Amino acid sequence: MTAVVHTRADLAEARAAMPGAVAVVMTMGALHSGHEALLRAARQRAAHLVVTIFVNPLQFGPNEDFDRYPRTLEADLEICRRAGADLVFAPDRDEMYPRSEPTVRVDPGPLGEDLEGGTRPGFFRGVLTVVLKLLNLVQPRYAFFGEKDYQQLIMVRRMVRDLDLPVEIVGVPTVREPDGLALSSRNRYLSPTERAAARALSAALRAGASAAASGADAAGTLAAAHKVFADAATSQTRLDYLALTDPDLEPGPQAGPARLLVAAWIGRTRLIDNLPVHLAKPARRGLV
Ligand SMILES: Nc1ncnc2c1ncn2[C@@H]1O[C@H](COP(=O)(O)OP(=O)(O)OP(=O)(O)O)[C@@H](O)[C@H]1O
Ligand SMILES: CC(C)(CO)[C@@H](O)C(=O)[O-]
Ligand code: BAL
Repeated sequence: MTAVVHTRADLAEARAAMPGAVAVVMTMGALHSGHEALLRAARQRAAHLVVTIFVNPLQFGPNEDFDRYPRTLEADLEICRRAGADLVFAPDRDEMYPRSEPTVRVDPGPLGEDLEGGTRPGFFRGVLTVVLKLLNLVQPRYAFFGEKDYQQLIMVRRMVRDLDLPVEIVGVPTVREPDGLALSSRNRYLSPTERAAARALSAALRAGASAAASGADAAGTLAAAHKVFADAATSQTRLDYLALTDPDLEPGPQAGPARLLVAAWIGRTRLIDNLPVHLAKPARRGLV
């Protein structure tokens, strides 16, 4: 049975009744099969599964989509039940931020200002602050995050490492539509023509990955991705960034698979995606 609570007091009471290891999946709701994959992976790892649903105002900029972000609690609860969640914590804004907004927030460091943080100032400060609060409230042994939001996964791992938090962060591969589009709650903003145009993101990533697999260096890999993105572009498409980094998003060259990351606007909707790429020679971010 899936219990649903909205207050931290009820969460604490339900959490205290969980004797075994707890896994948490944090979400902003509008759940889809990508979230469900996280729920199922978490369900397998731990005795108890807690899901949080909260559209966190702290991570939205003033001109972003906080007000229109989809809120579909009843359908979300059905997915949580189907995936075997023990508990859903769905607080409102005042429950999470009873003293208005917190004045003390987590500083994400320099990477918090790059890539996603470059376009969305304050985004990672807001994400890490709410993630830390939710970790403290739920006290899980494991927390599951999707690779779709790759930089977020890396930033959360760094916070856990740098602040010595007693939790293991588990990454889950991206779930995609048959044509390659990464599932995302924001996909539901797309009109049919925008939905078709959105294929450009994953197509560009695949082109980059296959160029690398055929021996292209970092510059050739990026060029292949840019070309496919440009070929697929419509008047509704605008590239924000295509970047090649090492797996930990460090700027210097490093061995091992690199990550190709993309962000683009499709009409008013901003989407992101990424893939690992196997370069014969190590990646160097400066080549973007
Ligand atoms: N397609 C996906 N595959 C795997 N994990 C995903 C996918 N989409 C989202 N997630 C993960 O689910 C968790 C909650 O994400 P969130 O609620 O923001 O959904 P979202 O689809 O990423 O929403 P948005 O469209 O706002 O970016 C995050 O860890 C995120 O990485
Ligand atoms: C981690 C998170 C739930 C924090 O609000 C959010 O950024 C998300 O859904 O990925
Ligand atoms: N999916 C990560 C949260 C956000 O984009 O606001």
